[in-house]
Amino acid sequence: MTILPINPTENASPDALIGFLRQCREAARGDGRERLVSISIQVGALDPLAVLEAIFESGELHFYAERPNIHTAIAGAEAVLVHEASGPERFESAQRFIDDVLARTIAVGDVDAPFGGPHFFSAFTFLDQVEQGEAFPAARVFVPRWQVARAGEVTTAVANLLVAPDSDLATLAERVLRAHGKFKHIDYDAKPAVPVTSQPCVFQTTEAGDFRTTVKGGLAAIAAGVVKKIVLARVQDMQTNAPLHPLRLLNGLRERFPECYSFSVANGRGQSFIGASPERLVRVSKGVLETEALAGSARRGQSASEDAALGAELLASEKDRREQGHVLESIVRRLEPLGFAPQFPSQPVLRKLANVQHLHTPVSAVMPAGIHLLDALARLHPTPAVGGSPREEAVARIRDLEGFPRGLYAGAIGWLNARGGGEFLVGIRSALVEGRNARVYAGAGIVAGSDPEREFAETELKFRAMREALLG
Ligand SMILES: C=C(O[C@H]1C=CC=C(C(=O)O)[C@@H]1O)C(=O)O
Repeated sequence: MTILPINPTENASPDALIGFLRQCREAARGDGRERLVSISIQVGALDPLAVLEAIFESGELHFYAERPNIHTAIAGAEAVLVHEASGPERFESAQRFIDDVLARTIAVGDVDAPFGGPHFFSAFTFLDQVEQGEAFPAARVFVPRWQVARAGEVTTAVANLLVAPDSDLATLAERVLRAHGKFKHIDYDAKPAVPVTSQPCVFQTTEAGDFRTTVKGGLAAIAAGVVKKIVLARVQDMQTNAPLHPLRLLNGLRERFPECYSFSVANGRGQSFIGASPERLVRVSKGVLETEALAGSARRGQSASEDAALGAELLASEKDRREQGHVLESIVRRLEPLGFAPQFPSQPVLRKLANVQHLHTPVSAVMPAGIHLLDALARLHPTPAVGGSPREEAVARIRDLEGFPRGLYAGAIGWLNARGGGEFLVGIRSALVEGRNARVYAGAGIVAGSDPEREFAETELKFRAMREALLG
């Protein structure tokens, strides 16, 4: 990436902008390849979700991820560049795309500010192949036309555009100035693309099959010695009496689950995959990778003492410790061959959410030279928190046992920046929303000794988050 020392705020006149764009066009003419021009500026405090909602277009790709409790949120929409891939090489393919784009990127402005510079918004489905008619491809990475992010008190807006050898500079400049104006005066009263009259209510829920039978199928594979652990999920199709607005649902989720990642990934065809996930897949910042082993669940208590008793029971549960141990062991085993030396505490701790509590072990490691975040992701995904152990045997059985395609449920959803940093969450506690329909997902890890009835109850607890968001 080429960083030019131009201050876009001081050079915001149409003439200065055209002069800068001419420089970019000369570079494009030099080798005949278009340039990605990325302009970053710090702006006054904005709520990225409010911005995305105000500008929401159901016909455009968008990406949103937020950690409310650490005041971090990033929104981007309208693709200027998109890459799609499938198969076992999909992560490598995504990395090649990113390297190629960065090699022909010209960035100006507050590139070093939090969330400055171009970002690559990415979503990888659970499996590396998808079925006909699924909402999302096995891998999609896009660079948005605009991006707004908040990190604490700092809000950064980024405009991205393509400059080709034959681009018309006046048209491009006008587009940049229009985008700039848009972020200076957000019209929060803009009509939502989906009219929402009142709070929609769910009037029909359907579910195929019986989850207890699915769990018994998993237990049979365990008894046969094929797998030690398998994570099995169920879906409920909910229909409401009025159109759902994915970002309004998300607003409810972020309020109720401030310690989770609230996220929305839209496919530009009116379908959005949204959720509030407690699980980080990987984060890379300043040369350090962070991941976690999250598995084993119990409900929250009605009182402090009941809650503490349930937590203590979970910490002491041999079955849940084994379930979570598979995840930790797999993370370490998969990272070590890349040269990572993972560090983690010897005992898990409790991670308490509004509806459930989990066993949790944070893992961190220094990034080895020459290793990218996506190399680590390719090794880690899917962890036994959502797949199973051994991975290949478990993953090969999930589709048949569950009876539906997972799509982005339990997939890897996140962003990467030009500095090699980025963050991915696991797409659980989630739903695929379209019009008046929401397909809601919830799963549970099955090991020897799992009880189908208890696993059913656990998925009911996990469903509750999305159900409550739908009901308001
Ligand atoms: C697969 C899911 O959760 C995983 C993450 C945490 C705890 C889990 C469990 O206790 O089974 C699951 O492994 C889900 O919520 O759909």
